[in-house]
Amino acid sequence: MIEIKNISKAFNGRVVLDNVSGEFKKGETSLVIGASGTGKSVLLKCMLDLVRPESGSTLYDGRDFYIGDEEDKKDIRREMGVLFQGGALFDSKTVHENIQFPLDMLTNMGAGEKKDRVEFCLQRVGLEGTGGRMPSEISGGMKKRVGIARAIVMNPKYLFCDEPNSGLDPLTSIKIDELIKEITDEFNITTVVITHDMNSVLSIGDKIMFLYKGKKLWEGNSQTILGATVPELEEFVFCNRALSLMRGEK
Ligand SMILES: Nc1ncnc2c1ncn2[C@@H]1O[C@H](COP(=O)(O)OP(=O)(O)OP(=O)(O)O)[C@@H](O)[C@H]1O
Repeated sequence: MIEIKNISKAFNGRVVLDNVSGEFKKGETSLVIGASGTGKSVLLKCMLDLVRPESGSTLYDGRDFYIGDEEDKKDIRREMGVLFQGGALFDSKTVHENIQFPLDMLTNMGAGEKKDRVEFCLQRVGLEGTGGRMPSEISGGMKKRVGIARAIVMNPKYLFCDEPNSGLDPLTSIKIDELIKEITDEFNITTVVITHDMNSVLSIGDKIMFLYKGKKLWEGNSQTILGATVPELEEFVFCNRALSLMRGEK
């Protein structure tokens, strides 16, 4: 489980996260949603300690990520997988090398063991046989799958996905959502997804946290969100649903 407690962050005196708390449970796909500029990415960066909040804490199964020695923090980092927005693949490396990269950096595994692990992950994301290709030779959806394979190659306890559907068509988005959910269930991972994709919100949110101007205004799940009576959330849902319909999505 990941717990965030009273996280506040300001840039140049402007508050972008205001006392945000919540829990993300093991085996669940939790979503952080909200309009552009509302603090979702900053919250994710605080959880990864890429940005340090002015106050508050992030606990990984009870372990405070901001205090404690470097070795403890490294242990927690090794248990994290991150799917970055846009995939963030190395263009000069093959698909196989991209997925293997964390194993090269963070483990003492032998070549054969690494190869097996990469093959397993490739197969798990439905990309068997593509390890020799370059990122420029695969589609956007395949790049996301490679990003997911790389995020799970270390067998993480915690998986973070920043806008996993950005740049994808609706059908591919649904498939990527399904893959993230399946992997979360199968490997019992604590998964946090940053999104404003309404299809994701309505289909994969075991738990949903709605941020508005840096504050958490609502929390619930895919079943309860349409009945929520928070005006800011209703507006967010309405606008994003309307956008989906205009784009011809279901
Ligand atoms: N390093 C920074 N310095 C100053 N301001 C920042 C910095 N990082 C983020 N911000 C500001 O914090 C606010 C929240 O940004 P954030 O990227 O978290 O929004 P978001 O909800 O993820 O939006 P989007 O959906 O567009 O990615 C924005 O106003 C942004 O300009």
